[in-house]
Amino acid sequence: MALKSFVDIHSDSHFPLENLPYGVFKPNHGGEARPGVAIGNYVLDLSEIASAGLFNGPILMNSDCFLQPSLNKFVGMGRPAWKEARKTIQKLLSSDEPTLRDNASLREKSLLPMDKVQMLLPTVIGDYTDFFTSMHHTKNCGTIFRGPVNPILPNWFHLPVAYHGRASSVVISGTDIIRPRGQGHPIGDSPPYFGPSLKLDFELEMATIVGPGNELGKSVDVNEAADHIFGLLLMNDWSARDIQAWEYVPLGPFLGKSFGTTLSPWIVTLDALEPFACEAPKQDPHPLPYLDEKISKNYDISLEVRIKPAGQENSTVVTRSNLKHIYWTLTQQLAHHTINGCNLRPGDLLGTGTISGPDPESFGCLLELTWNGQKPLSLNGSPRKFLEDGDEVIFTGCCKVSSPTGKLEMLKIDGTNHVIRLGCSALGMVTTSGSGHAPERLSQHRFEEHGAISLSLQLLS
Ligand SMILES: O=C(O)/C=C/C(=O)CC(=O)CC(=O)O
Ligand SMILES: [Ca+2]
Ligand SMILES: [Mg+2]
Repeated sequence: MALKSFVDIHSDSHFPLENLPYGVFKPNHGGEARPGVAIGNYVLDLSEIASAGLFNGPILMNSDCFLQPSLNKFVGMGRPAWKEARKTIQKLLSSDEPTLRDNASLREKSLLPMDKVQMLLPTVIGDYTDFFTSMHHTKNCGTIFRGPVNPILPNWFHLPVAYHGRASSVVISGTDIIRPRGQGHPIGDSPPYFGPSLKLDFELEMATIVGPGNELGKSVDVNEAADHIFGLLLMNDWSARDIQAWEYVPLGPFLGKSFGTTLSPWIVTLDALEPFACEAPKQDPHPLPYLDEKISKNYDISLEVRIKPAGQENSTVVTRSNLKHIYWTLTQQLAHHTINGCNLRPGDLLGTGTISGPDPESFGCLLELTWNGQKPLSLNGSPRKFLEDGDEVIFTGCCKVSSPTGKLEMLKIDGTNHVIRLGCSALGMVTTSGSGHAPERLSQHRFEEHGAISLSLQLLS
């Protein structure tokens, strides 16, 4: 039986009582940023619940972790605190518990309709790292950027490859993104292009929010790494492929990635995702002992990306993938990150890397889906290579299974039918800026090819 709440939750809701993802919000009517939990179409204000003394378990009773403008303090407290909070919140929201159900004034203060709040970044992100853990994405990028001979470099099967990202430009879904300018890869003998990126892309990713960190100099054991993972959210690592292809040798991604990374607002906890855990892919060669985990787990999370071009009413699905396709697990990523003694801190962000599946319909970015623009996609009849002005990019994640008939069904676990969706993320809209001026030093041939417009990218909620 699904758990039942006194809050009216539509059967299709992203946020049943089994999910309870955490975020940070500001009420539209005013007030400071505070932590909340999503339930149906409502946000439960945890600062109000804490102020009412309803977190009465031994760990949270006297804690001010929910009276903070971010979740850093709470996520840093670790799994016993997370479990206690989940138990308290699940009980408070259940249909047979009168404490909140029958307290009209507290209900009014603490249960706010989602459309009456503004979501903010859930944690202060000290550091952001992006991994490269889908073998399919790695192979496709290798082929496109470096050619078909040995597209996957030998180190990839021995360690989770990553680069250090830029935390300052990580933004919440709905934030404007400006199309980056930079140097693009030259064509033939011509000088490098300079101007607004002509190959703007999304990258379908999920990301870990780090819970308790580790001390500088002390690494995290891979078998204990799950206790350092608070939860997951959706992430769009916006990427400018023309800038990336020119600048990345030999130090890796830089300005082609650092102009913006979008996060979904709700962190779904590993506790909520546990029913959807699945076996991780077999690793060959066998990993070194520090990456060799007793239980090697992925999560079966269906992911979808849609693009809604400007002026069109409907969005078009451009890919369907699944988190289970990643080769290196979340726990291996975290353990590897700390093996040299590097300290992670509560609230840090670890992107999985682009989540491409094996089939062309499951590739996680336009670079792969259009094979670097050579095979345009059809968006409701119009051909599309990369992101254009007015495009809206929408990510969704959902835990569910496909039946043999191809119909999507909710996963049945222990007789329970429930579905956990991760909420939408990364709604992007590209608009033409008013100026229409060609930036100086723009390489003429490339510029003419694409029309003399200055471009900008915006995200809409
Ligand atoms: O193959 C390359 O040179 C780089 C590929 C990427 O785009 C790096 C990245 O962001 C990792 C990822 O998303 O998987
Ligand atoms: Ca990436
Ligand atoms: Mg990016």
